[in-house]
Amino acid sequence: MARRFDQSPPRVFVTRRLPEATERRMGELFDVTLTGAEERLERSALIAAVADCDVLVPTVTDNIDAGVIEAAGERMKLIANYGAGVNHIDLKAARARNIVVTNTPGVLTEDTADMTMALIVAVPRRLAEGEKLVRSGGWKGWSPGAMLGHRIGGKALGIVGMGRIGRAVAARARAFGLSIHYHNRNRLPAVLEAQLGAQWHESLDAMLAAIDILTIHTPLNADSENLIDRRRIGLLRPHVHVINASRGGIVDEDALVEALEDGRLAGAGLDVWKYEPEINPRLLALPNVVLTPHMGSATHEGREATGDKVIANIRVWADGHRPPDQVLEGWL
Ligand SMILES: NC(=O)C1=CN([C@@H]2O[C@H](COP(=O)(O)OP(=O)(O)OC[C@H]3O[C@@H](n4cnc5c(N)ncnc54)[C@H](O)[C@@H]3O)[C@@H](O)[C@H]2O)C=CC1
Ligand SMILES: O=CC(=O)O
Repeated sequence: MARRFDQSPPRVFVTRRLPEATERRMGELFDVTLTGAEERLERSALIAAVADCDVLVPTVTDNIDAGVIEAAGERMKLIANYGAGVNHIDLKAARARNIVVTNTPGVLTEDTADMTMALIVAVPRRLAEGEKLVRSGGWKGWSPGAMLGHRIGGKALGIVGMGRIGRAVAARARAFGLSIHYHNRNRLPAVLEAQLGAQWHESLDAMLAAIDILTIHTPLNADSENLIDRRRIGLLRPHVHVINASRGGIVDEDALVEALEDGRLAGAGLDVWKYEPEINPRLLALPNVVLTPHMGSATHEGREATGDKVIANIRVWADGHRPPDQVLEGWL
């Protein structure tokens, strides 16, 4: 394939501050505009940017909808997302304009699985409540009946979405003594199921009715939007804890809050939100939830590795080849 940029490097627009090493390397390789922004760009700034660059590097909080894609200039042919999830990008609109989309899978799998496992332990063991009690000065000392939570060893974990992160969570949860149940669009090969000790449930509903802890790891797509809806929340037993470190839109947040308030669910650990960074105030009032600010993949190491992936995708594409992490509609 012919190199796309023989005479001059591609013009790359980056919407947010990225790790120093990533920005430095981008400066060496590309004709790059670094906004250094710590907050989401205004839509008008995004539209101005796509009119005059070859490559857009958004993050998972930028809304790259059909309108933004329509505003793209003729030269813009790659959206190299800094992050794994691409639900904020209109893939159909991108394809219609022959714009390639890439993401950064794999490099944030272990970090996100660690954070998920932390929530799986923190919620039933009331970690946040205990921490608050100590800080408030209200702790009166150890007592046999104080701060009792629920053991996680021996319980059944249900994983919805058994891809990279789901499998990394399964491996961790197994070491904590949980039995692993999963529902995924496709069943895993038998050898992988055996390695993870994971039991497949073709029926999501049947799995929901049989587990003690639910954790969600599908991407947000047309099939998974509101997948854990009011009816399915109703299938969960009252002692169940719900963990979501994938995307807020997969769970009916109102129905979840109501179930938590009414005691129809035991607790929740949430890293992602339907209207980030806005948080439903009713959730803030609940003691039985652990709330984190979309920090599943937030490690120094992971952020740099994500930057390396973005750069690799841009370079391979600029060389005229198919980038390694090209996102194909319908795959996610
Ligand atoms: N909280 C955080 O900071 C982070 C969140 N994420 C989220 O985690 C998601 C998953 O990431 P990976 O595991 O790397 O993706 P992946 O593509 O490796 O795995 C996703 C799995 O979900 C399955 N799936 C898709 N739609 C489904 C549906 N409707 N029903 C059942 N299964 C379905 C797929 O078949 C696949 O096995 C990302 O798309 C992103 O939204 C990713 C990184 C960090
Ligand atoms: O939520 C983070 C991502 O990379 O996706």
